[in-house]
Amino acid sequence: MSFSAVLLDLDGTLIDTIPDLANAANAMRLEMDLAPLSQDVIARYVGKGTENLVLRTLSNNPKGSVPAADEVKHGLEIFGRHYHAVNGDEAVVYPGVVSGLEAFRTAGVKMAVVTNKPTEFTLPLLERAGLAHFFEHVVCGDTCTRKKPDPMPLLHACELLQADPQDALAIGDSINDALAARAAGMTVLAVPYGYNEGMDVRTLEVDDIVMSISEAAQWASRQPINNNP
Ligand SMILES: O=C(O)COP(=O)(O)O
Ligand SMILES: [Mg+2]
Repeated sequence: MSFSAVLLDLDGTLIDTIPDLANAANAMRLEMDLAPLSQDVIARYVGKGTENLVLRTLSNNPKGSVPAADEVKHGLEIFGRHYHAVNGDEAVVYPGVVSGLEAFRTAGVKMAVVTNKPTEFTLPLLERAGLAHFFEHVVCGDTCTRKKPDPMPLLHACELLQADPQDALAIGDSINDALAARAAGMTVLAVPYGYNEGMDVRTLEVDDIVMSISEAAQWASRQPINNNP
């Protein structure tokens, strides 16, 4: 295979985390005297990390007011308590993920997760979902000083895997993955089944759209060696 490393996004790419995220976000809203929101609305707020999810969730209020910093901090504490309690309960590994990761492993490709989700939620979720053993490294939203769409977490993962970014393939579901990968000089694939902050994945500047991680492994095996697109 022409790639030496594959960097996979988590939420919306490996695992459907929306039911648990929505339950925790709505439990936070209830404690803060706000009405619950639908999973579809909450899915649009996922992608730029937990602080942003809380900020966006609290900004959806009858007055349309932007929550103050101390309100967001309070919301984060409440959200964190609830998300720890439900993280993984209703999470579902997407079809094609396990077979795709097995195909990459068989091809000898090193793998890392690069997610904007904080470490405290990411590691237990990967263990609970039975995916942790596939990855040599896990780079989370609080691992580097900047998150995706900044290239820093992807470049950090390459350093950890001792891979040249030009030989790395990033796979994600959102604009954050696409922009980060492009800025890092990587090949990037998008999956259409995740959460792209409410936008159509076809608007993303990526090398291709694949229907699953299994299809991504097939796509990668077709790329000519040392001549990545
Ligand atoms: O935590 C988020 O906002 C999204 O996480 P992701 O980078 O795994 O999609
Ligand atoms: Mg994602």
